[in-house]
Amino acid sequence: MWLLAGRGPRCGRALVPWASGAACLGLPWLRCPATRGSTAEPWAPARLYGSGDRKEKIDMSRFPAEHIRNFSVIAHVDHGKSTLADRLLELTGTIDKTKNNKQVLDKLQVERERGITVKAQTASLFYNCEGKQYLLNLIDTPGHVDFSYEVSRSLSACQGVLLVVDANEGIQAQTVANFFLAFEAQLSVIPVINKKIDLKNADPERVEKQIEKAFDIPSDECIKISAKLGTNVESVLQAVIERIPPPQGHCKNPLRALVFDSTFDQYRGVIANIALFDGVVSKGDKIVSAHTQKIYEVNEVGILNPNEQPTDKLYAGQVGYLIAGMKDVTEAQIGDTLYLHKQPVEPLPGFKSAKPMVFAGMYPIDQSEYNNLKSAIEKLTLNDSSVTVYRDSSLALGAGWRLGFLGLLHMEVFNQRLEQEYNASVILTTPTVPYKAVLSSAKLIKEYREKEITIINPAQFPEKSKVTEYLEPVVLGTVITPDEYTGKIMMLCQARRGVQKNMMYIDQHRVMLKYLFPLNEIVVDFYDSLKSLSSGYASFDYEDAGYQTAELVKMDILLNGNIVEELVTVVHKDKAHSVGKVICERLKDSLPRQLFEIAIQAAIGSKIIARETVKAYRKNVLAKCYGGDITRKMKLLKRQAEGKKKLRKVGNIEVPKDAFIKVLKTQPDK
Ligand SMILES: Nc1nc2c(ncn2[C@@H]2O[C@H](COP(=O)(O)OP(=O)(O)OP(=O)(O)O)[C@@H](O)[C@H]2O)c(=O)[nH]1
Repeated sequence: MWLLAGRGPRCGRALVPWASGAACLGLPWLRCPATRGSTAEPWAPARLYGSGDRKEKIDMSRFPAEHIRNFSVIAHVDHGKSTLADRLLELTGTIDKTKNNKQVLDKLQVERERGITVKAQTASLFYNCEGKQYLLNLIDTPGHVDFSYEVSRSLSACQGVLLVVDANEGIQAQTVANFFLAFEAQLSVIPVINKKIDLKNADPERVEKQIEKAFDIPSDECIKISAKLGTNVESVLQAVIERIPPPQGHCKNPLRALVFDSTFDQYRGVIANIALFDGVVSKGDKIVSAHTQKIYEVNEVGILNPNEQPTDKLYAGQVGYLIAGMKDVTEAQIGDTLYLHKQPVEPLPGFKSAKPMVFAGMYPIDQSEYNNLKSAIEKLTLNDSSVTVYRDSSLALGAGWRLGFLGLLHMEVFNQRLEQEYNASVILTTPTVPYKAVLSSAKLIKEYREKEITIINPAQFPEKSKVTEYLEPVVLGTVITPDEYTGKIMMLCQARRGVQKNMMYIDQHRVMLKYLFPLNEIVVDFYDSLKSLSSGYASFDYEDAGYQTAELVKMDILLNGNIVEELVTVVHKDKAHSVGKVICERLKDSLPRQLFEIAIQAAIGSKIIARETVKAYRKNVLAKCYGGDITRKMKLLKRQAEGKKKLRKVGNIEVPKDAFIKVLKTQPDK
């Protein structure tokens, strides 16, 4: 059914954790037992690093394409990709083996705090097998559907993947989605069944059968490991060498380097992650960006080991980084092709741009922060190219942007990264999916210069009298669940206006359901509902499936008669009442009581459809502060003032800024 590289020579089954010479220098390679005691020349560190000095650059010419393997680790969320990457880094001596190596490649603060990978990370590993020195470029990828753009981009720099499947949970929705990404890219797939040994409920044989049934991969191709304990992880390295083909491409051809990721460093400018499809690139070369046609001089090239390690050159088939004095974030396009000046080449196909699933308005808390926030958003979108940005403005919130994300988690992570990495605090409005309207009003058609418009800002939702029809985006959702939850899940899908398209057993006890859903119904909290209904056992993934006609209405939320612009939302007509009621209830719980009574109302046009009231209350922060300790009083007042920064005024009502997101997180499943 798919391409698997022919099997090459076998490496020894067990590896020596460290070749002694390498160990004492902390060198990133080791040799396999096949070379032990053999007549093959031992791999002295000096051969890798020139004179043997750790500080000297690695001579990358020692790795011709046939000694390179480029692969990604892909899996469903939490199936152990990053843990397997840790073990591979340890086994190849790239990092020292310590108890503290936990998800080493998850470098971002947000990844550490949330315990999930959100950003693909590359690491070059050196591995010695049967007397041959290999360069293995590993890319650890995220598992959550909101970050699948990272996976598809990473695959463009690879010839194979390790498809990790949890031996306890078996194939899940993102396992299927990620497998097909790799399959469509014609990559070799090595199935790795993880958590085999140490988990009581693990059933690797069942998972092997699932893999065979769902992906047509024979069971004997599966490698069973425990990434946590390191059991059998060596065979993964052997399989990488044996089953993944080396990259194509020739050093003699003119340079063709694909920019598959990039970051911004305030001192060095853009750091581009590149995969060399052809040619050689060296420090000092004059290169051209196919996208901008600008010419740059290469200041630095190197590999990620896993931190940046400069080299003199990079050669065809290798993956590394390049710094070339690109100071402006708009100069570095992900998917761009870099080539040598005076040696133009046909640019590589690049990447399909990401299709945003939800849009939200983003505004600085204080308009004086506009330029800082602009620069922060530009730099962060360089590192996260799946975010789309349009300028926007609002009467209540001032100048800002409308940002498109791949899902709500993606939006939250982006917001968190802005705060953590750029110290930027923002107001985010209610996320909305991109609706469409077919206009009937000649005036509007003239204004928009087209008949069918896409609405990414609910405030601009045209009235019913001015449109022929509204359209909502739909997705094809895949749910995988143990069969005992099927009934409950089908009811949930129905409540979310889902239309069943398919149902099949992937083994005796697990069912795969396919539903066509309005995107709006699943984007906010469907996954949470699914998890709680199935005690955490069901998984969900979705893909774009176009648009369908829908009866939509715009719903306003008012506080004491003032419309809260952040909360204007578009809902299906049949759901307006129940959604409005939930938003009012949630807002009531989120709003701090104030000196006066607050009326919270949901309205469609002039018709109020739900209402809640927050009673008046006076919070005296000094109430418990008896006596005359002025410093204590000052501290309390300062803390109160700090807290106010997190509030946004609507009329004279103070609303905590996170309330705008929180209120949306529950939809009625009735
Ligand atoms: N018992 C056991 N736990 C494991 C094993 N491998 C990974 N884990 C645990 O599973 C959890 C998830 O592991 P990660 O490596 O972060 O999973 P991931 O696939 O990278 O997660 P995302 O990147 O967020 O999708 C962590 O708590 C790991 O300690 C294993 O072999 N056995």
